[in-house]
Amino acid sequence: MRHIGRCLLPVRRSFSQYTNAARAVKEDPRWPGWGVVIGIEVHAQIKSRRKLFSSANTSDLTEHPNTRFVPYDAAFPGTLPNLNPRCVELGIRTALALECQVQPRSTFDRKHYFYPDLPSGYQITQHYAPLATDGSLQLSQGDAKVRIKQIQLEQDTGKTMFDPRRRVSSIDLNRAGTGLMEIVSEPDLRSPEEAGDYVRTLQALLRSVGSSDGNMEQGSFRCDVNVSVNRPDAPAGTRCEIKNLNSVKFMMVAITCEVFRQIELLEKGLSVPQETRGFDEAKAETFSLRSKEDAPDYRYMPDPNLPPLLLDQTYIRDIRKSMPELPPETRSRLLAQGLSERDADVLMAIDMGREVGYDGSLGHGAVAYFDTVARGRDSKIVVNWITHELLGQLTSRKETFKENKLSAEQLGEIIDLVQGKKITGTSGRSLLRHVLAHNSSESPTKLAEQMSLLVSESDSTSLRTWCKQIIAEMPEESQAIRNGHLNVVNKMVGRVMKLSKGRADAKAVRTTLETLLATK
Ligand SMILES: Nc1ncnc2c1ncn2[C@@H]1O[C@H](COP(=O)(O)OP(=O)(O)OP(=O)(O)O)[C@@H](O)[C@H]1O
Ligand SMILES: [Mg+2]
Ligand SMILES: [Mg+2]
Repeated sequence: MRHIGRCLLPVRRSFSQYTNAARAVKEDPRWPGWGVVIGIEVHAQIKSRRKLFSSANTSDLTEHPNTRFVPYDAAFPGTLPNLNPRCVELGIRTALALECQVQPRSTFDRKHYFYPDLPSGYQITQHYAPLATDGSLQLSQGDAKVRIKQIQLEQDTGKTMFDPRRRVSSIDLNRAGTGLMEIVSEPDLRSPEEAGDYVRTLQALLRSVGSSDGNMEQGSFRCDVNVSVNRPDAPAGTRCEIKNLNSVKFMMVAITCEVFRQIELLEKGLSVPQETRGFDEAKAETFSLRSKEDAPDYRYMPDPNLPPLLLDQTYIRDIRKSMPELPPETRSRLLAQGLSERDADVLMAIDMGREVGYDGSLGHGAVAYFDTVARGRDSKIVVNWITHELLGQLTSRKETFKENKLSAEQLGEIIDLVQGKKITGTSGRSLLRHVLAHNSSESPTKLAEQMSLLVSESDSTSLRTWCKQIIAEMPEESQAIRNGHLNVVNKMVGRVMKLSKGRADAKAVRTTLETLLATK
């Protein structure tokens, strides 16, 4: 990567190129006779240790205000921007994951506006020549593909907080200058549900390549939603942009409310003015923030302190080589390994919450855990142990997968013991519970020995003895079974299992009981 010289003349793609929607408008029973067109601008915070142009560390919401900034972030005169290559790399990883063309040359521009949390009076963005263009994202549900218009790098602003009691506004510069990726979709979405799917799929993708936390509630992933309505076959309507949505659910509600509002105006013979709107969650309605006429003139200009960003092909190729498996690839691989769609989705949903280190190394997500245990073992058996036994136990302990104390090696050993008939399934589950409860790093084989769970030769003789004892203790149930009421068998199996302290194998108990009762 080189970063040289002064900016050359800016080039911008024409707006009309993306107002012509590629996908046909769908008929929807909620608004018969109308079609909905949606395009989303996402601002995703880049998960880098340092800010985009300064040496200050990025911060999360736990830090005290104004503890994460250097003079540049406060726009002290004489300070200069210094592009953080890690932000560029993470931007490129995102662009490659979204099948974009990474531009060999992109530029940085100043977008001017006055707001107290923007000390320099301008935000540096890539208005004229963005980092990447012309990508696409396949939605998770259905087969729609959404075109990505562009990805640009830009700075985040600081935060303004108003204390109504003291009537004082205060500024926190911790966030000022943090790297953002603005990911702009073409207007290809056709319903609130598709918009929700787009955002969730994008979040999962960014997390999987380690470029952003994608957390909407905490503000590291912010969506501006552009909505318009039109009659089928008519050109796209005028869009309104809804800002500051902090959850996927509210975003979908906001779109639905906005669609009804626009239809109502048009059905009254009025027009929809182009506006920026907010969303009131309590009232479930959008409200005007500013009209197009009031839109600020940003007076865009190339930043004279930042030369164009020139990327050579070998650099991009090296990043491409280091890309991890992306969610759609992971899903297909899991299905090919024989997992059901449900199991694959369960593993991947937990995986979305995985920790990604600042160095890009992946934490131990559920898929990586499954992969380790499944090496050399039957995938379906392994996934059953994870989704039923392990997740079930974690849920009842009110723990998340992140807090799981059973190592992949330990689970593998438990499965081998059960599959090799060295212990029963019930004993395997007891071992799993034991490790979780005691945070034990002991090998399950040793634990099985200590807990006398290993099935011995004498256990098969004991099995008949245990069954005989229970038959003697439960004469009514035994008679019912002899009379063909097999639904009573479970109750007796339970009693035998209790008597054996879990060492007996439930299936074997059932067969033995049935044999003993049938032969009497
Ligand atoms: N008719 C339409 N209906 C719905 N969405 C549209 C329509 N036309 C364009 N859009 C969407 O509006 C968004 C425009 O975003 P873009 O960043 O290019 O411009 P902007 O919103 O004017 O600028 P800013 O970044 O300052 O908000 C895109 O996501 C695009 O898909
Ligand atoms: Mg935009
Ligand atoms: Mg916008």
